[in-house]
Amino acid sequence: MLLQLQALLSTMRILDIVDILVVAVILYQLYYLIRDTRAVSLLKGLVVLGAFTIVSNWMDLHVVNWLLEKSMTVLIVALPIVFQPELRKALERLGRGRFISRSSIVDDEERMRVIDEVVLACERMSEQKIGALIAFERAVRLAEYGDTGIYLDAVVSEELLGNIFIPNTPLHDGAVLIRENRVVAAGCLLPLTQDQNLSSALGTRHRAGIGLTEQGDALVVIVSEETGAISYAYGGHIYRHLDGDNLRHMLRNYLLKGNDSRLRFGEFFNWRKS
Ligand SMILES: Nc1ncnc2c1ncn2[C@@H]1O[C@H](COP(=O)(O)OP(=O)(O)OP(=O)(O)O)[C@@H](O)[C@H]1O
Repeated sequence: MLLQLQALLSTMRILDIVDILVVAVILYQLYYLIRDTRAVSLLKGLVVLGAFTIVSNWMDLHVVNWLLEKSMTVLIVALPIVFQPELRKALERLGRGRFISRSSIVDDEERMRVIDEVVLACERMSEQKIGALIAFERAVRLAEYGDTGIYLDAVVSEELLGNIFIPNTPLHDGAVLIRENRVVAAGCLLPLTQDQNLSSALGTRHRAGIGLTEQGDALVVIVSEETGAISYAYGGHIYRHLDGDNLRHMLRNYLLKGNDSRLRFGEFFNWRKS
């Protein structure tokens, strides 16, 4: 075995390594593309079947092996039919040259529109003292928090956000989750921060917003029901008393593809950090 490996390595050319790397990148990108879709469960099933096939082959279990091989063939043929929508989406992205970089999938133009809608909604809710909690997913996936709410998959609009947070309506409690320019879910339960040094003026809505940002790179916008104050949380810190322009500027800084994700704090020295 070791000798075979040595022989294999000695015949390897640079181009073979490049070949392997390219395949690895393609497989990783494919996984990235489908990882939050139902295709993932099927992929896992295929991997398990593949492992069983190898083991049964190795153990010379002919009938089991025959059965597994046949079911693999059927599954592989069924794949493009069952997952036609996902494949179409992937091919469209490929056609637009947006396959390689995940961040580039998110279109800045659409994101600017999303930011404007969120800002308008926050300004309106702030005026009317309607509490809101809006989490923007970035590189770290927030699927587990999305699962605690109600799935929506809707276009982001001022009207939709305003409607979601109207008190005493079914979705108003909890957070809205925005992923790649879509409202993925509402009524999501976020983890509360355990930070004891926070101002006692900050209740559970603000603590939930801060708590989420302690665990990853999400950005959370909070509107206080009590005071109407607009805040945002990032990296476990909360920055309070923003007006619409501050909020827009900050969201663009963090969320637009072309920008460095770190906030240029100098521009926001007038905000209070709690
Ligand atoms: N873990 C959580 N995840 C998501 N949302 C939560 C969570 N805990 C509380 N909330 C939201 O916060 C609301 C309660 O807000 P609370 O008044 O306690 O907080 P607050 O920070 O003082 O906010 P406000 O200034 O708006 O009153 C709940 O009705 C719910 O919508």
